[in-house]
Amino acid sequence: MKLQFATQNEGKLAEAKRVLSRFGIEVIGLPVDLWEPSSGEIETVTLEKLRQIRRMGYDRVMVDDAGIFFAAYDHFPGVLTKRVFDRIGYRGVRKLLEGEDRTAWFEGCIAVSWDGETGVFAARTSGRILDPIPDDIRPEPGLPFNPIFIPDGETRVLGAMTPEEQMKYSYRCRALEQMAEWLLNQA
Ligand SMILES: O=c1[nH]c(=O)c2ncn([C@@H]3O[C@H](COP(=O)(O)OP(=O)(O)OP(=O)(O)O)[C@@H](O)[C@H]3O)c2[nH]1
Repeated sequence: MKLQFATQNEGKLAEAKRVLSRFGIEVIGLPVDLWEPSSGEIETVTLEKLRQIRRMGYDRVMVDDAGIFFAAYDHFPGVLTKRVFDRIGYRGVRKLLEGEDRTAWFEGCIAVSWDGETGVFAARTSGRILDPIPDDIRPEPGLPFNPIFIPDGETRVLGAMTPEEQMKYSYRCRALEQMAEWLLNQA
């Protein structure tokens, strides 16, 4: 089974390929630029991306929207995660969280269009931001928070784990597994 993934994020694509290959699903990257609302919930943004990719004529395609949320800042950066991190980087995150509650969580949502049917799968991973944030971080492409995010129940950051270990904590992995089960029932 082949499934397209409309994303420009290399890290998301690599994770999807890794998880879905276990279900016999081959993922093909579709690097289109989709407009994203700058407010609202992650699920709303995901469904907007799905609406756009369908309007472009695609089917058998998935989209993903995700973000990190800092407890100290309520719903921030959330849907603005990429835009905020591109501007402030680790230096800005360090300042933002100085002396603040380090509790944080990822929220992610995947939506898929398969022969016109829609599937929506959401998941979340709770944890905290490393304290202090070191100066010499080498982020994975597209996933800059993995090197500074410690999932609940762990002492290591996600970035220090093997891909197999990361899967245990990855909200995206859980959402992808749910989607795979759904897809295998559709086919
Ligand atoms: O360390 C991380 N581990 C993750 O598991 C993760 N998931 C999301 N993010 C961050 O949140 C933004 C979401 O942005 P986003 O959903 O709008 O995607 P994107 O613009 O990067 O790609 P696209 O799929 O829209 O093309 C991304 O850029 C990343 O900064 C993550 N960081």
